[in-house]
Amino acid sequence: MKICGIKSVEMALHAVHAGADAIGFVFAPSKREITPAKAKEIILELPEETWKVGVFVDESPEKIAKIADAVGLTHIQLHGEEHVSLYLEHGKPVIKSVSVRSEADIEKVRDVKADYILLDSPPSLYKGGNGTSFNWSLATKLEGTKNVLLAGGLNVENIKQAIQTVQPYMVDVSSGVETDGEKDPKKISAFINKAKRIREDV
Ligand SMILES: O=C(O)c1ccccc1NCC(=O)[C@H](O)[C@H](O)COP(=O)(O)O
Repeated sequence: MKICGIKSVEMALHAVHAGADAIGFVFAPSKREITPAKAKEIILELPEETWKVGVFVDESPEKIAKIADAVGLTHIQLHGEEHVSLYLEHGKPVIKSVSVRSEADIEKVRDVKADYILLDSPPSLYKGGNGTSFNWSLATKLEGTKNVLLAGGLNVENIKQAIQTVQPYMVDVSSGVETDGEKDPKKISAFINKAKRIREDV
């Protein structure tokens, strides 16, 4: 489970204690944007094994490498129109988002040379984190692909159907664990508990 758009130590620790495997920090225009200094403060408190994912939109490889090293990111998430090959040299695993509108978008996934693929809904107000779902049945074509993360409008109500349909390596949520635009600890716990139970059954 990846909980994205975390902005405080308290919420990051809450998510990790609830069972999150990954915490996402948004370094892009968004209501969830965080400064490198604040992200570093949070990352210093997180367990070694937790993925510390930096989310970037069309940022230069040099700037990403600088921020990643300065704050202690373990994974780089590219959420714009970037060419992944330019970002692989830094040595940190790369997660590339793919906006899913049609079967053609799913066909493209096998050609993306990233360590992980994050299937997400098309951009709206922000490049990601808009709380809208896509047609998960399009992603069933990827069955057996081991490195797929599923995002986009997930919440405690729909997570069962999402996991059963796509069977992703990991799920990623932001809006669905918020109340009035802020992360909600009760929703984080409920989401993680439910997703874990479903995964055990799949
Ligand atoms: O979350 C943001 O505000 C954001 C802004 C710009 C680029 C990416 C962003 N988020 C990326 C994520 O990994 C989100 O968790 C993912 O898009 C799902 O978000 P949601 O639909 O709100 O659950």
